[in-house]
Amino acid sequence: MPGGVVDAAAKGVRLERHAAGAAVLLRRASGAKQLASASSHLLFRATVLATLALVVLFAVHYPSLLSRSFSLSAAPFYSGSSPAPPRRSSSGSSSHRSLLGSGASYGGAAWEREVRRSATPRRDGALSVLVTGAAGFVGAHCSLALRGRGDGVLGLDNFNSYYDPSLKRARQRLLALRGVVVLDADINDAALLERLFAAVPFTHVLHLAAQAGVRYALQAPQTYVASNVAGLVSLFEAAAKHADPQPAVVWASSSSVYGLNTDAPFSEEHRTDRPASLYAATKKAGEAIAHAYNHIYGLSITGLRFFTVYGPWGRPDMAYFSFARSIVAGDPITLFRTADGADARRDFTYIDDVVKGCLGALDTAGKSTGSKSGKKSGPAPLRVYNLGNTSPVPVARMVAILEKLLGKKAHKRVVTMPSNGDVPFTHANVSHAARDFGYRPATSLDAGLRHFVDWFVQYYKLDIKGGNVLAGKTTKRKSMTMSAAS
Ligand SMILES: O=C(O)[C@H]1O[C@H](OP(=O)(O)OP(=O)(O)OC[C@H]2O[C@@H](n3ccc(=O)[nH]c3=O)[C@H](O)[C@@H]2O)[C@H](O)[C@@H](O)[C@H]1O
Repeated sequence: MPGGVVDAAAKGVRLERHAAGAAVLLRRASGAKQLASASSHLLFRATVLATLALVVLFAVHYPSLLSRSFSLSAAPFYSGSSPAPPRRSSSGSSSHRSLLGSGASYGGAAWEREVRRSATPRRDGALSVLVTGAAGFVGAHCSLALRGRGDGVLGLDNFNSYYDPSLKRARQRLLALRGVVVLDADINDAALLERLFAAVPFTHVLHLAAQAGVRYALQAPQTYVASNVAGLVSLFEAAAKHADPQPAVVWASSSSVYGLNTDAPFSEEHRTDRPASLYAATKKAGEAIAHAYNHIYGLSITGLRFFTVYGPWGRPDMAYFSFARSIVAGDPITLFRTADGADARRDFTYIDDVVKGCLGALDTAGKSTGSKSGKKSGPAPLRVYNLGNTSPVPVARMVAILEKLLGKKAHKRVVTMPSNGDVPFTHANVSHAARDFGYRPATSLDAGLRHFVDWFVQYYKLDIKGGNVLAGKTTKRKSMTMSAAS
């Protein structure tokens, strides 16, 4: 073979060897690549599975961290009293909080233990009551009274800013001292309600969470629908479909449902189809909704028509409370007169009397007859009662009592009642409540306002010197007792 050819042949052989070697390398590389690809697939799948498993575990043990928040922490005290646009207080917005400020997460085992402990009755035959609006005025008093007699109580409140949330936090702290947990939660949170009814066999619900205030409905109509209509439905849904056994429900209606009714005293048999305010209309709607849930699901439901409830730890948006503040501050107050020049009159009802009425209604509620399956075994009680004082007092007289107790004159501005949903008078006939659970209001406006002013002076650290109230001076420690429970 010629050299060139040999060279060429030799080159060809070398090239073939290189090619073969390269092919082997390529095959090896491709095998390794396939191996790497297969193992990375496996790794990916394993990672996805492990992540899913972790998410499921997390959701089972800490559902609240994913969906809602609860807190028992306290907000600092502040003195603003005029209604603000309602919103959840900032302290309820964080999604990762401890149940008792002790590091235990809510949701999961620790959360359920606390919920059950609070809701468990302390004596045989006692009730287990879910109280909504428990950090509110009537809710806090009722919760303490129930706990005081050995009933189990679990509270809910959304701590909105309709009025000073620090007052609600102070009530919550007071309840915590007595062993009552108030969860930071909203009645429109259906998943939460479902979870609570799954965790605790409540015998009763005392449903007091609502958007209160007659005149504020002009400013924030939708909040009334959200709390007093949608919230009520949410509560009834949970009680009817997710509780086993179904609890009996006692809830707060209002004297305002009598609206333009002129027959007095107001009796449960009188017309309630002429509400004067949106607030009244939502409460009247609530009574109709209660009828439907009682009829379909066999829920035992009692509506209580409260008449201008007042007293210690009260609502700063109400006239007696805001007037007291204005008198102390030297600010003017506005008194509404009817078009014919008459004073507006209210059947002011003292908180201790209302608490007795609420407990009486709970004790006599009678059982629900439905079950989670949606079937009822027969008719269940459907009741409605007035809880008033039976003796209307002119608002000007209420102001005169406050002036005397505070030792200071009010700067009064008298105007004709604007068209704001107000009604000229209220007056309760309470014979049905007296007959069915011995309700007998026993507190005069003089005595009740004295208790209120005692608390007011202590709570806001006011100093009464020479008959005059001076703001900002501390003479006594802030009282942390409620007359209803102490
Ligand atoms: O029984 C109820 O179902 C309702 O009671 C309460 O409503 P009301 O009876 O309207 O109480 P409240 O505001 O204290 O006004 C009292 C009086 O002061 C007069 N009033 C009021 C304000 C003012 O600036 N001037 C004035 O003269 C006013 O004209 C009135 O005559 C609850 O707030 C409400 O949530 C609901 O529970």
